[in-house]
Amino acid sequence: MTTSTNGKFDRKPLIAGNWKMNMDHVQGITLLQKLAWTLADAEHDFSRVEVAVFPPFTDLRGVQTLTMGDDLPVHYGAQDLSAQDSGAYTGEISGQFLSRLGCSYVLVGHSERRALHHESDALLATKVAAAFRHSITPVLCVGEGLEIRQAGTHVEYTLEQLRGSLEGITAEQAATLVVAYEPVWAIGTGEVAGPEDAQELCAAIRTELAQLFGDETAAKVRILYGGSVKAANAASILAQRDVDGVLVGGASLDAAEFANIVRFEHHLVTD
Ligand SMILES: O=C(CO)COP(=O)(O)O
Repeated sequence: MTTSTNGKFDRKPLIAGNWKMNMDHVQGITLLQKLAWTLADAEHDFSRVEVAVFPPFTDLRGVQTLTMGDDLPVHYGAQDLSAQDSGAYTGEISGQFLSRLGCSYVLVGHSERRALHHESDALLATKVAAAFRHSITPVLCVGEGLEIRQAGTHVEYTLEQLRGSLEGITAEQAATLVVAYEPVWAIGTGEVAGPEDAQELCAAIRTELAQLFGDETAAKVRILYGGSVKAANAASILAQRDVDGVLVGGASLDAAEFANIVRFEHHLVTD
């Protein structure tokens, strides 16, 4: 069996773990330590496949201390940020604070934020801008729910989210962006989009980015797939040409399982 990338990647794969509202700051440190040990034991080459975790806000200081103290080659980010930089916004977290905590990334517009906190594309565009203001790479999440998928309008729906959430950003900024395609019906359900579904949407996203920002820029953007990714299905999804990584929820809470996803190349089937 031949994979569509032949094990070759145009962009550095990014394997990202979204811990959601799991792991307090003590548990978070233990998980990250275990992950780092497991990957070190396996002699994982971080320059080939990048690893990032997205712990809750309250874990970030501990994660920073651990990664700096032990010189861990793992990147980390927050699960959300405020569109504002400072001021009377009780409960909000500024990109400036995240930057000071060493966050390389921030999730923007995760479907759970869109659904539970009614985050609109217009609001998300201001959050994307806030991330760039503080030199943090936004991981913009897009994806359709089950009804849209069943109606067959998932491509148009997802691209509309993409356009709306990227309103106002420059091509230079876009070149550093990460986009995560996460179909809502596949999140936490055990349903996983087939590799061809993931490829269809990731390719459509890249084509749209090319229209918005030019081919050269679009070729640089990393596009991840998310939704019930596990070690058993990661390799076939990552073998798709336009899939440059995965955003993992549940399976990222288990260090051994997540490490196996990071080491997906060892499960790639090549001829
Ligand atoms: O929402 C997700 C990652 O952001 C996916 O979650 P699961 O991997 O648990 O389906």
